[in-house]
Amino acid sequence: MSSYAKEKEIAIEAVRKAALLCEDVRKTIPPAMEKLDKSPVTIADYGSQALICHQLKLAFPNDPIVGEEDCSELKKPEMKEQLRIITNYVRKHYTSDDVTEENVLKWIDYGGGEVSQRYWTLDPIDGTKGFLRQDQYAIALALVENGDVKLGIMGCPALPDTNGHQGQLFVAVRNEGAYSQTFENNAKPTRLQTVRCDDSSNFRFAESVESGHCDQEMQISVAKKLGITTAPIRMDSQAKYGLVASGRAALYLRLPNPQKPDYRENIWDHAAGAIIVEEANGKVTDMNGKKLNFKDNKKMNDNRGVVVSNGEIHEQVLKVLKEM
Ligand SMILES: Nc1ncnc2c1ncn2[C@@H]1O[C@H](COP(=O)(O)O)[C@@H](OP(=O)(O)O)[C@H]1O
Ligand SMILES: [Mg+2]
Ligand SMILES: [Mg+2]
Ligand SMILES: [Mg+2]
Repeated sequence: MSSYAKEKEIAIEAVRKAALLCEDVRKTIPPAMEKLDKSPVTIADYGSQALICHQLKLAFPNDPIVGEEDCSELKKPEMKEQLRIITNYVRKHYTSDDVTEENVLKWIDYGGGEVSQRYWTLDPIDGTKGFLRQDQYAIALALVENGDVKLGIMGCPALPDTNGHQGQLFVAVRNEGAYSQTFENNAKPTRLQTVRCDDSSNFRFAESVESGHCDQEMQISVAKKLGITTAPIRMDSQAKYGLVASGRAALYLRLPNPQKPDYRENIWDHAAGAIIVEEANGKVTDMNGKKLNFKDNKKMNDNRGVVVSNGEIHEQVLKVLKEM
């Protein structure tokens, strides 16, 4: 019996429902709205956050949820129509009889919790830019206790598995391994294991599609020094952690963009992915070898960049980075 059996069951169900909503919205190629920081958000980001937060609050009323989105923009009168559309999508994918515009706003704002001794962190759509391009995105949910991620769920509805079946749901519980399954009810989970260095066809590296989110030039030179000469797998969202966990890449590099020296990574962009890779025998640190900090703040203020590997090559990657 898993130590987080109830948490896992509720979280999987919540992410599964949110994935259906996101895929439904994606069919229509939704318009993007702009947040105050100019980054995009869609009706699916809001719908996914509302659905997941409400289900978590029903089951764990005392757990704070640290989510990416909030309702400040949505509450503006000019957003009335968007709110109506979001509410309709939530109603369609959620058999709760109190789906009203007012409640949807309230549920989204359940995600306004603070980092605490025990909390959930949620990225309702990670890779919104990928989602808008009809590329990869992830619904990422993690439970953190005392700064340690205990449970990670990552839904990647557009990601094909190694058998070519579209849609992968990744699940990891601390000390109990990482698994992937399809989105079907009662789907059979497959245990994940990172790639071995002698598996040359999968000894590749992954990075963001968005050049503004990282330092692609530097990443390619680091990979070269490690003997990886094939082109990077460019993919949006935490799905890249899924690639490393399932042995389809040996390395995911996210080095800071030199044009944005003040940018700090968000906990919801990494918590779920990190436990999934670690439980598949991989390793995750920042570019200086520091543990990712999930215990103090929404922003990982004392971390710079992220290095995700199969485990075996991790020290070597850090050494190359130090030398450069
Ligand atoms: N300058 C920057 N450096 C690193 N990450 C950034 C960034 N600007 C935005 N991001 C983050 O990059 C995430 C997407 O990751 P990726 O580049 O791997 O697809 C975004 O998540 P959201 O899409 O949830 O907003 C956002 O939080
Ligand atoms: Mg965003
Ligand atoms: Mg994100
Ligand atoms: Mg997001």
